[in-house]
Amino acid sequence: MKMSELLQQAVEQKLLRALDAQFAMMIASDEQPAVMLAAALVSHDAGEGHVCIPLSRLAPEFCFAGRQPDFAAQLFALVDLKSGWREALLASPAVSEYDGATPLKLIGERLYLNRMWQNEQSIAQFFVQENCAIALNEAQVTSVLNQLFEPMAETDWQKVAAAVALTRRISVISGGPGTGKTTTVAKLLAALVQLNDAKPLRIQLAAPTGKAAARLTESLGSALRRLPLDDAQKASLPNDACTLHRLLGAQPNSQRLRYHAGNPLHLDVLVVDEASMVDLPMMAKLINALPPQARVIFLGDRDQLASVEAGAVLGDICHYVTCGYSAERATELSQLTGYALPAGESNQASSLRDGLCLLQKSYRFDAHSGIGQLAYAVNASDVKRAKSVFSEGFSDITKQPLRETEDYALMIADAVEGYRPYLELIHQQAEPAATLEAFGCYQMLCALRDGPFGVSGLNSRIEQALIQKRLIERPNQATSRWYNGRPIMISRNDSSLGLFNGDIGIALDKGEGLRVWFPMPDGTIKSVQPSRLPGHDTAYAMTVHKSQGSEFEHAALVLPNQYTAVVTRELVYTAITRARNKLSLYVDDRVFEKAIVTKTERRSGLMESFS
Ligand SMILES: Nc1ncnc2c1ncn2[C@@H]1O[C@H](COP(=O)(O)OP(=O)(O)OP(=O)(O)O)[C@@H](O)[C@H]1O
Repeated sequence: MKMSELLQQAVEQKLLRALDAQFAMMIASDEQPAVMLAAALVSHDAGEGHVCIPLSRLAPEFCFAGRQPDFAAQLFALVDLKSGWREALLASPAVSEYDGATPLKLIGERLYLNRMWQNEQSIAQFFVQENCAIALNEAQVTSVLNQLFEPMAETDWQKVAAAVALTRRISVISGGPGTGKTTTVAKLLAALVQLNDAKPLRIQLAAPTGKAAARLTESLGSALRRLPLDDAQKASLPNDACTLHRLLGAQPNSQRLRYHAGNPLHLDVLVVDEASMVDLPMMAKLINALPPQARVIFLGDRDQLASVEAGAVLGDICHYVTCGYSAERATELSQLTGYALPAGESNQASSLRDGLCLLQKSYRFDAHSGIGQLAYAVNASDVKRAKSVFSEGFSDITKQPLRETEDYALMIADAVEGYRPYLELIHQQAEPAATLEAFGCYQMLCALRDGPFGVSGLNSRIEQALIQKRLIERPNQATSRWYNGRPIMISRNDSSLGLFNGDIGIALDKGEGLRVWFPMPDGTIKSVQPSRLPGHDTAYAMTVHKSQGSEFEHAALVLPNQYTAVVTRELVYTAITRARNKLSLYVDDRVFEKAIVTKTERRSGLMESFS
């Protein structure tokens, strides 16, 4: 059998996407089975979030994550490698090393799709070569920082982070929930405004999703209001954040962006929140659209799940955050903040390291918070500690088993109670704003899309239970999924409507028939006819991936009762940290424990490019 026929079979068995096989057949003929197979696998891996594939993983045991080993062996049996992968690949006109505009790039021992390599290169260059120091009057900076930050006995890392960002063109502040990222950026912006009194700065705020942008608008707004600034200074601070798509000028029905290298953004300072959600292609587009002198401050939590699309840019950058500052930088920051900062021993990637800061003290979760303790234990992959957190009687976390059918029924009954206050508001015909706020109080999160433990199964079971309890009405027509109160989540961007992947809306009849109401990042609410909506799903249950950038008073996490590879430490940590005041876990202990010792792997060459 030929390679092209086997790849078609792989598509039929859902081991590859049709796109992967088509790409491979475009790149190589059946006379070059090695190149064809490598092209299919690098494309497949890009779809799984990996930026490249190391040549060492071009082997049957790594193929299709170990599913179908016999089929993988059959594929590799067709590949006759006389002198190894490198030679076989470079013999093809479709593959080149550093120079050459070929569809595939072989860089060292890593094989890339060309556009992934280009993106990775521009990101590495941006963070390393363009990350220049910004010279400011040291006495002025010290005085402004001292005015904004109270003196502390131990090192105030928020003050250090502000000093880092004031004196570098590009900075990254990473920290878990409640560690003061927003508070720090508010003070940093206040400092920038005070230090640039002569010329008003053009400051913009952005986040990857509408929900995250709305949260940034609210939290930064309230942090800024608490700061001692005069009216003129306040006027130069931004009032709201937008999505990255909107910032870059995404156009309806087009891949083209209004802002790019030829038409850069009009701004002096950009703050990007929830940077862990920014994937490699989006980061490359953002960098491309920045004017040469603009400052950029990225905020995020390096321990959260990586972006849905390829790459783990924040994670790769923050790999260097624990290496410490270069000696020169440590001295500079010590002088600016008044705290003794020892230099790190590493010589690697110092221009990148000198723009990073990690905030570790949480002001939201204290020692009495089970959520905080559990998040800490999971992040440290500490199974023993995680187990003991459940036995210490914290009132904000519960864990229930998911073994029997009754366990599942109890979990659905809990979800009904979780959504009851919101559905009661619908019966009372409350305003859309209040209804949307009430919906944000409880959220069921899961790891999978399909099956009884995934979005589709949970949504339909919860809807059935809500109909039984008469909390919602069955849709009028058998073909319709719409009813008063149906919560939905957008799954495809539509810039003409201003709706983006992850936005949540609620169907309400306010006298004009059912319309779906959405909160906008600027605090307004807009409604859209259901028939005009882009792709969407019911939102009683959503994946943890989609919940990134959102927080809920009460979050409930459901893991499948059998372990699958997507259930990782980062997924569990992200889910736990979505909960503000209460967390319910519905998990099988073995699955939970395996998850927290399994780290998400994202293959890329970014970390190496920094060094
Ligand atoms: N240095 C501090 N001293 C006392 N309270 C603080 C300090 N820094 C932050 N806080 C408080 O802790 C809470 C969380 O702070 P903030 O919103 O800045 O954190 P964050 O890291 O941005 O959180 P999130 O991850 O939710 O976006 C806020 O109520 C804030 O007022």
